[in-house]
Amino acid sequence: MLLEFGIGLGIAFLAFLLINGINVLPIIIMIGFAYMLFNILDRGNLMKNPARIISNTQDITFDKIGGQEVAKNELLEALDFIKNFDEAKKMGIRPLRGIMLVGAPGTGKTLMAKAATSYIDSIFVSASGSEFIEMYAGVGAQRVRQLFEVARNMAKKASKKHGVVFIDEIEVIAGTRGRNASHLEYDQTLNQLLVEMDGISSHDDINLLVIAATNRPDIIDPALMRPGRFDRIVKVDLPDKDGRLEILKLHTKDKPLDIDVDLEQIAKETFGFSGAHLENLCNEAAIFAMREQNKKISQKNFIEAIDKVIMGEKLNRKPTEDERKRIAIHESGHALVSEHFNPNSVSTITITSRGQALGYIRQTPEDDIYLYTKQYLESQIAVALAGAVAEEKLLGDSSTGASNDFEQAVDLAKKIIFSGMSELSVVDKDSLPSEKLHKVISNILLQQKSIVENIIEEKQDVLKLIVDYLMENEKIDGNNFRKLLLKSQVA
Ligand SMILES: Nc1ncnc2c1ncn2[C@@H]1O[C@H](COP(=O)(O)OP(=O)(O)OP(=O)(O)O)[C@@H](O)[C@H]1O
Ligand SMILES: [Zn+2]
Repeated sequence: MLLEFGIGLGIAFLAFLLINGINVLPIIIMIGFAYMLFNILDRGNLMKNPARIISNTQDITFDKIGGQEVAKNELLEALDFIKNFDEAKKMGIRPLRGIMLVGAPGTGKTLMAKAATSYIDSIFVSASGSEFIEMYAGVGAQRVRQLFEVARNMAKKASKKHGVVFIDEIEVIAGTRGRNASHLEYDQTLNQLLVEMDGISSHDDINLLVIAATNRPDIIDPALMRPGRFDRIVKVDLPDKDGRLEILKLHTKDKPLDIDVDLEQIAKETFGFSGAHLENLCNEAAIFAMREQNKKISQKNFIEAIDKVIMGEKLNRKPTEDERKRIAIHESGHALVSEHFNPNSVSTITITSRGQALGYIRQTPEDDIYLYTKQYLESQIAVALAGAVAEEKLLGDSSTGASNDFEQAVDLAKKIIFSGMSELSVVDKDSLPSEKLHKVISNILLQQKSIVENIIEEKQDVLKLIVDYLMENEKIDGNNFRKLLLKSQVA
């Protein structure tokens, strides 16, 4: 409208100049140039529609989501409310417009939004928060408007009563902190989102539901959480052991598994994995099996795949023989001390370099641990320090390979201090002077170091045995490791 008016006015102005005998060519060229520039810079962005329309969400149902019982139930409860919206309306209850899914990356938030879509028999459009951010003012807001328009039109076309608008990474447009100079743009985008949400019930024929996902609930603008906006918050956690087992079962359902495959054991060894990690793990295990030209995936393939998912791809650069020896000593040190404090805790030692780590040991957690005792934390400090201590003992010095361990030990010491379990008793994190803090950290570390030195001194012989085995075989599993320990005790 405004554009037509402007063009009309421009033409009239040019005609006026022409009538008065003024050369209009340079002006026309300039206008043409400006128009082209505008086109290149802005129009493209303005017209780009952020909505990704996905039609095959019917395939994704809640039984395709492993674990997450609590989140699923909460979500279902909210969705039932939407399904029975007509009854709710009669009671004068306002419609549920927004659900916020909160949880770590890869925990299945997108999956849940899609399952919700099929549950309420709806269409699904999605966009990510970062797609709304542009340099030009108003573009983000424009895109929000488009997204809702697309959803409404699609639902109408498909003759559906409901439409789901999924916005991933909502914190990008709805975060309160971390906004930079162009925060005005973010605010306009957020405002538009609020306007659209507030206006949902005025389009009575189609009932839109906004599902947003974030892993940073701490920075979400409280305005979004007001009643009538995102008034349901569903937490999606990392899966626990049973959840991991369910997810593994789902992702191996169509894969040929060897009889030795023990998914329960794999679930146990994948503490901290998200659903996305587990999906990746099953895929990698199948790739390992194929490389070996096996028809079925074996337990060994899964164990290899765990290491790969944890550590990333194998490093290209091969360490020298001396480096390998040092790594073997370092990792054996960790393993010996881990086994000393927590028998059966070592599940693999390897000196094959992957990703960032040169070698590593993997400890099997007894169960998922949520509360730590002081004793446990101290033993973990000892395990962290043991790599460097073993190097010092057998090679006379330690290397830069231990710097991560050191950081980890310091973090653990801080955990002890700030949970009131150190010599300082209960402390206030903010008022503790840093010299004091460092003094106590170093006391804790030195104490553990001397304990570790004694253990390594005492177990030198078996340490060397393990190092030799690793130099020969590159890795050793927990059971063979323990056999070596026993053998040396008998001898
Ligand atoms: N609970 C689960 N059950 C089965 N598969 C899962 C589960 N969680 C994640 N996955 C797998 O991980 C993939 C990625 O999950 P999804 O995209 O839903 O995670 P997200 O939480 O949305 O992640 P992000 O925050 O990174 O966007 C899924 O396609 C699926 O294969
Ligand atoms: Zn180490």
